This record gives sequence, structure tokens and C-alpha cells, in this order.
Amino acid sequence: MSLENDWSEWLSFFFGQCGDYRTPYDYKMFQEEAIKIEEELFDEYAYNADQVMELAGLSVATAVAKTYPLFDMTRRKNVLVCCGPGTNGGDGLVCARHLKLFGYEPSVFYPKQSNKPLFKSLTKQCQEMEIPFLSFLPDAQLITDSYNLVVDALFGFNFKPPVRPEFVEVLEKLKKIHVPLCSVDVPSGWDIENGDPEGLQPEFLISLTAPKKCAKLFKGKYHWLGA
Ligand SMILES: NC(=O)C1=CN([C@@H]2O[C@H](COP(=O)(O)OP(=O)(O)OC[C@H]3O[C@@H](n4cnc5c(N)ncnc54)[C@H](O)[C@@H]3O)[C@@H](O)[C@H]2O)[C@H](O)CC1
Ligand SMILES: [K+]
Repeated sequence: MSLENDWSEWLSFFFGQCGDYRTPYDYKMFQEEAIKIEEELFDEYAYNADQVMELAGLSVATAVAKTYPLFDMTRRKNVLVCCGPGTNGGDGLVCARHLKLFGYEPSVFYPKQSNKPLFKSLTKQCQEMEIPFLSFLPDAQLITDSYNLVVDALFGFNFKPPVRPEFVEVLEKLKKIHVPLCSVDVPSGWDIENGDPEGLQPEFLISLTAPKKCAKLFKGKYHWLGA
């Protein structure tokens, strides 16, 4: 691919994989190059959305497994994956399936399910793998007591603040949990450029394709790059 930046540092873990990302590049430039990469993937290399989402979800599960290995888990191997209505939520469904294959015990909270065939298939695949779907989100204390960590796949780069009423309580609960929160692409509820100082403060962030501008404001311990 013809890119202006030196991507060689992380191209080795591109596609379905992930790498620890700490290089202080210009984030705005990354965002623009992410768009270029995706244009090339779809237009020149003929990838399709299903493939790209599968790889994104696999890279999320891989980064979670590298950061929070099974042998460190105390509360059985329980992981809660919260999925939103868009593609960020789809990444979460794929991630849940791979976490199960890696030996974790994921449960999914997916309150606003998409009717699109791809999302229906992803949901069915999780159900066939006996991944439980929660009918409501427990309160913060119960989440803390029941799960080792929470994957935040509610909203990504197409979230437009402020959060609509149906998700206000969900984000409020996630703000109060005392287990690691792992955000996929963007901490949910953040403005894509300016973040949200009052919003979620995840311990772990995996940027997909390239860090979005708000990733500069991430103060957690682990920043991964995946695709
Ligand atoms: N090439 C790609 O596009 C890839 C994207 N990936 C992942 O996809 C998300 C972006 O997905 P998209 O469906 O475009 O948007 P979101 O999931 O961020 O959210 C849209 C969803 O949320 C609803 N919504 C928007 N604003 C609000 C609000 N204020 N309150 C409540 N709900 C809101 C909206 O109606 C939609 O339903 C990207 O971040 C990646 O995670 C993959 O990585 C593959 C490549
Ligand atoms: K997210």
C-alpha cells in the first residue's frame, strides 16, 4: 500500500492481530491514513465488511487475552461484552466468540440488536456457542462481583454526543465498575475528537486501523492497535 507514514512498526500485527501501541505520532494524520487504508482495502484489495469486522473482533479478543491472561482470572473466567447497535457492537460480538474459543466465559449484553443479516448471523453464532445474552445490565456492584473485566463495544467512531436516553444508564453503570474496562476503538460516549473528561475512563483501549484523535486523551494503562 502507498502510505505516507512509516507503518512498518505495526504492520506486522495488522489484520486479526494487535500490538502494544505507544508511539507519539500525530493522531490526526493517523485518522486520515486510516481512511486511506480502508479505501484501499475495499476498492483495490476487494475486502468486504464481513471480513474486516471479523478481523477487527479477533484483534480485540487477542489484545484482551494478551493483557488479561486466563491464568490471572479469579472469578471463574467471566467476561462481560457490552455491544451497541452499530459496527462497534459487531466487533464486540466477534470478540465474544473468539474469547470463548480462547477459554474465557463471555456473556453478552446487546440491548439494541441490529436486524441486518450480518449482525443476525453474528448473534446466532454466539448463541450456538452457548454464550449467554443478558436481558438487562446488572448494577455496577454486581458487575464488579461477577466479572473479571468488561469489554466496551457500545459505540465507536460514529457516535454523536450527547448519548441518547436509552443508553444513559448503561454508560453511568459502566463508569462505576471496579473491574478493568476495555474499550473497542473509542471509549463509548466520547466525542471522536475531544473525548469526554466526565465519561468512561477505560484501563484498556484498542484502536482499530489507526488511533482516532481522542485517543490522545486516553489515560489508561494499555493502548493497543489492531485491525
Ligand atoms: N471500515 C469500518 O468502518 C470499520 C469499522 N469498524 C468498527 O465500526 C465502528 C464504527 O461503526 P458504525 O456502525 O459506523 O458506528 P458506531 O458503532 O460507532 O455507532 C453507530 C450506532 O450508534 C448509534 N448512535 C450514534 N450516536 C448515538 C448517541 N448519541 N446515542 C445513542 N446511540 C447513538 C447510531 O444510531 C448507530 O446505531 C468503528 O468504531 C469500529 O469499531 C470495524 O473495526 C471494522 C472496520
Ligand atoms: K467502544
